[in-house]
Amino acid sequence: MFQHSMKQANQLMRSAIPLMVKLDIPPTPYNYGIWYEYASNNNPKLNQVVDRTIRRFGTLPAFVSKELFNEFIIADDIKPADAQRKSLDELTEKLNDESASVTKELSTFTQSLSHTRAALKVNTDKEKLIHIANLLDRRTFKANQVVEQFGETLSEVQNELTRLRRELAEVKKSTELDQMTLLANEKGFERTLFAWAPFAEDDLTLLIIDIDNLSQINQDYSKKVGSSLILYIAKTLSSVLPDKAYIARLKGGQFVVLVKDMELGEASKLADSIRLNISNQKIRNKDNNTLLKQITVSIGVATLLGDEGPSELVQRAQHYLTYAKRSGKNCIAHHV
Ligand SMILES: Nc1nc2c(ncn2[C@@H]2O[C@H](COP(=O)(O)OP(=O)(O)OP(=O)(O)O)[C@@H](O)[C@H]2O)c(=O)[nH]1
Repeated sequence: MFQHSMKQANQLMRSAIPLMVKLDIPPTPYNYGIWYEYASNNNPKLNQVVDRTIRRFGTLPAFVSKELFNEFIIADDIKPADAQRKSLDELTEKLNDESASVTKELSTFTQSLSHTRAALKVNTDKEKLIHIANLLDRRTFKANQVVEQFGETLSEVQNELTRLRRELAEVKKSTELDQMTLLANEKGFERTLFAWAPFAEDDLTLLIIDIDNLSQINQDYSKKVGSSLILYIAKTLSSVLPDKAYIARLKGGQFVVLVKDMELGEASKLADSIRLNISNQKIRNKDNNTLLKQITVSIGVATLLGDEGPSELVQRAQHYLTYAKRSGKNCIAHHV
């Protein structure tokens, strides 16, 4: 949204304002934002909702325009961050001031038009007519100036929003990052899972991979060694998994892997190859170069079933992981 040059922004404002006047839409910043977007025809979904609402109510009620603004104009990612919320408030205030002056000027212009119409009915004197025409010309010029100024403000706002969006993407990236392994964290995983699941059929695979006996490893060698091991497994996973796989660390020595377009047969082969790869490695303690005892992982494997939701998929994979642990560890488990 809001990706136009200043000239386009002006043109869009000129298309949006008559629509608003025709439908008696109050000149609030929310409405200017929505109608600008509506006139740009960039977002068919927004236009559909607006059309449907107008068919039903004959106008766009304030509560609907606020909802639409939140939904379509600022989008989810802008809502939570405090610093960005402040910038957005400032932008809204700026739009508010400008929209008040546009409204004032347009209402003066409308009044002039009706006065002119009345005067034209009674005056036939040439001098008077010239005077009326000049007056009208001046008013039109003034109204044009304000609309143009408002278009420029919208153009500034669009740049500011683009900057905010970029900043938020950065904030989001850092809040979805596991600082230790630099893989995604649980939050990133959840967002990805909820984004991928609606488009998946029975071929979205989830692996939950858990280092066996990490608390014992911590005790036997030190927590520092345990943490280096977590890092080492993270690197191993990144190198052995296909490019399309999404990896995250949930907590401690537990990782999740999401893979699109992978059915259970292939997923269980992948899980077993990971398990085997790790159990076959000779891992050394960097501090004294001695070999650690065999390091193994257990893996729960699940692929999305029928109309199952993302949370159920995670629960099932956790369930298979528990089953693998109870079956003696260093193994994988999945449904048959
Ligand atoms: N070194 C290290 N240990 C961690 C970290 N985060 C969590 N842990 C420890 O990892 C251990 C995980 O223990 P459990 O979940 O009981 O599992 P486990 O000992 O691996 O046993 P199983 O999962 O049954 O094989 C706990 O002792 C945590 O304190 C970390 O960042 N570094």
